[in-house]
Amino acid sequence: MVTVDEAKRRVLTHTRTLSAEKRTVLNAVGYVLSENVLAGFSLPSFRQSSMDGYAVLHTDIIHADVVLPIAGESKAGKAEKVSMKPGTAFRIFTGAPVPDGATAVVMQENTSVANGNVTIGEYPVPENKNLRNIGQQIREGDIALPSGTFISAGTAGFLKGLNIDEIPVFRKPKIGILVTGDELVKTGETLSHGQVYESNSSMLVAALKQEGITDVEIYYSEDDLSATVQSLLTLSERNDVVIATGGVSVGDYDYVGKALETIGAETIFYKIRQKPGKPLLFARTENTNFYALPGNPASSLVCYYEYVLPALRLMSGRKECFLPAYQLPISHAYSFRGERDEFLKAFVSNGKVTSLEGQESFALRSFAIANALIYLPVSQQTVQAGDMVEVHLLPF
Ligand SMILES: Nc1nc2c(c(=O)[nH]1)N[C@H]1C(S)=C(S)[C@@H](COP(=O)(O)OP(=O)(O)OC[C@H]3O[C@@H](n4cnc5c(N)ncnc54)[C@H](O)[C@@H]3O)O[C@H]1N2
Ligand code: MOO
Repeated sequence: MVTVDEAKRRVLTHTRTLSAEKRTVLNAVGYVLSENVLAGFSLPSFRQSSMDGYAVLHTDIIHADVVLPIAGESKAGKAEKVSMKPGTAFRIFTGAPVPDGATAVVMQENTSVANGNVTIGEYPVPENKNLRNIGQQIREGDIALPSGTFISAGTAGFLKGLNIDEIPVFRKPKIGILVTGDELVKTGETLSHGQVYESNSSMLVAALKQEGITDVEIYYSEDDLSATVQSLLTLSERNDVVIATGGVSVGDYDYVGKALETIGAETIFYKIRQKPGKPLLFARTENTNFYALPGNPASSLVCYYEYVLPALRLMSGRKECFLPAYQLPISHAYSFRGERDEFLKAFVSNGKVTSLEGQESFALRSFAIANALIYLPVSQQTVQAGDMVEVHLLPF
């Protein structure tokens, strides 16, 4: 049995980033850059106005209410280059090229127009006011985004603005899920006494989907050693990670641990001093990492979020791999006994966290509405309302 911290340390130590692949920017959202990306040109590539108004030479504005003749217009998207003489002004719009000779833009609201002249109601007008200069955002040849950048909507927009549509990213892991348990029945079939609907695989597929991992295949195995061995072997040949659910405890029909031993996987840890999710088993062969999750649904999902998700993120090149953790006040008193740290299904709202009804490891009802987990180490077995507790936010 290892501590929560030790289990997390071992996950970090035994997880490697996967190889890189090329993806179009839109298909790379949620991935991580595997190389620096350089700017092929400066942004902006020409001097632009950042306001609708009038382009002026700032040194012409020597007092309030200077009157200048309007010598022309520059609108966004016009191809020809325009220039402006001192002592004149140019009508200009947001994003339009600033005429050569102009050094500032006065916003429309600070001007008035009559008889082809504009009165500038602003004094002084500093040089470069309301101008975007060439390369102000980034210069040609500079690193636009460093290796390791997570591709978000903002990243996608920035890259597209640089005319970049294909980028190198770390690939995401291919996942094989192994479901074990003779009592499990697929949704839609009729339940006999003693049977339950199989839900862990859908829960895992949903969690993987939220992470942008869709290359997932599911095998079902009877509670039988050779069937479990065969499924694990096939899944490990075809995938980077195998996630098993169920059959990892000490019962006579719990074959996952024995099967992993049979295929020669090295156990990195088995059992964590936590509740729920104690019997998590992490093992590896040369090319595959195996996470055998406890069958109890809530235990399975807690283990997925706390240990498997971070590993999958690391494999995909992400550095911030654990759920975001914050210290928040708890809205009520809570205490527990025993030797295991606890993860409580919880809800964060208005800067406070509340643990939900139904913390048993077979019960998913609380998880179904949770947006966070409270982590209480054994050193914090009694908390009062208002005490600060560690909260891990679930992905949304
Ligand atoms: N003598 C001991 N018994 C148990 C221990 C222990 O230390 N000593 N640990 C308990 C803890 S803690 C957990 S957690 C469970 C883990 O058991 P398994 O991983 O072997 O899981 P199963 O026995 O296969 O199933 C447990 C429970 O979950 C239901 N289940 C399983 N798979 C699914 C699925 N895919 N979809 C829906 N529900 C599923 C299953 O029907 C059982 O009710 O062991 C304790 N026992
Ligand atoms: O660890 Mo088990 O998940 O406590 O029921």
